[in-house]
Amino acid sequence: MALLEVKNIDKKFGKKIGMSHVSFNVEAGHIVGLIGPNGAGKSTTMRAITGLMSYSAGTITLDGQLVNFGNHQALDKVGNLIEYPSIYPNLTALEHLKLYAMDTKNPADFTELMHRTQIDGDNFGKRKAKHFSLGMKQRLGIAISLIRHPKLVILDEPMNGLDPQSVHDLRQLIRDLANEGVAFLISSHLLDELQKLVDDVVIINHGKIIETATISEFFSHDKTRWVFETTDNAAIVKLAKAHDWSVTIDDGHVQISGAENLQQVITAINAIDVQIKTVNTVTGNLEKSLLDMLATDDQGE
Ligand SMILES: Nc1ncnc2c1ncn2[C@@H]1O[C@H](COP(=O)(O)OP(=O)(O)OP(=O)(O)O)[C@@H](O)[C@H]1O
Repeated sequence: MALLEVKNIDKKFGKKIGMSHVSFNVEAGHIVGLIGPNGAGKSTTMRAITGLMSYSAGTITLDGQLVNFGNHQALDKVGNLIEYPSIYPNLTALEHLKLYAMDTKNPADFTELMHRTQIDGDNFGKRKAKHFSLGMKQRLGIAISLIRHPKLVILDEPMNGLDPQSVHDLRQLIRDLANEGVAFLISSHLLDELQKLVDDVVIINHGKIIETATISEFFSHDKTRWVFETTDNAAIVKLAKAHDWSVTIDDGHVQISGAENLQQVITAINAIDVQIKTVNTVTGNLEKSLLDMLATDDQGE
């Protein structure tokens, strides 16, 4: 049994579909990226999992316990940072932790938590939250999400507002916690960052899951592509089709995949007497793979 099991969830906002038959699992200790374009249903999915929103069909279980709008018992095991946590302008970082720990019998050690999330420096101390930068608030939010020793942490855009060093530190913290067995469900528009972090991906589009895979499975679909600039792109497209290779033209560049290797493509191009101006090999890029996948899904709509 997976730590989190989301099965066939439906959610409508009036006639609008928020989630349609959404199913996926999160295993203990795994870092899962929930990825999709604006309005795809990421926040809706995260809200349903944290019991913040009702759903009309399906089941969500965490550690075997049912989670829904009226049943929050399982949520003792979930920490979350969905959009912005409630941060009180006149409280310090430590006062926030004390406040959020009030209804927990066994909260995390404040000193250790503040150290791990780097909210124990001079910038924090006696300073009130109204003087915090966005990045400082984000780090405090993450500390708050960890206060109950969660088994699952749900982070919606956790890298927002963080500088590169802080993004690096956050990545390290998430990895360390995952190694200790904590699972993460993370959405982010920073796909390069997500690619460096996640074990698994769940891709959502128009409220439907279009792919669930480990990151290496995901990239096994992502065939190596060769991007050419040539003197006659139309001729290259014809050539690629004749060889049954995949071909697209984007911004004056022809992109080919499905051939055995680059040499095979170059030999074929030379044979039709078209000049190659530039060639680049592209592989293993989450953003590009995602865009291709969404384009295919949207065509099928
Ligand atoms: N409370 C609501 N009332 C009506 N429609 C809603 C509500 N919440 C979300 N929606 C709609 O449900 C769909 C999914 O929205 P959601 O916020 O989950 O997307 P998202 O993937 O998180 O997008 P973003 O990346 O922009 O945050 C959108 O079409 C959105 O307009």
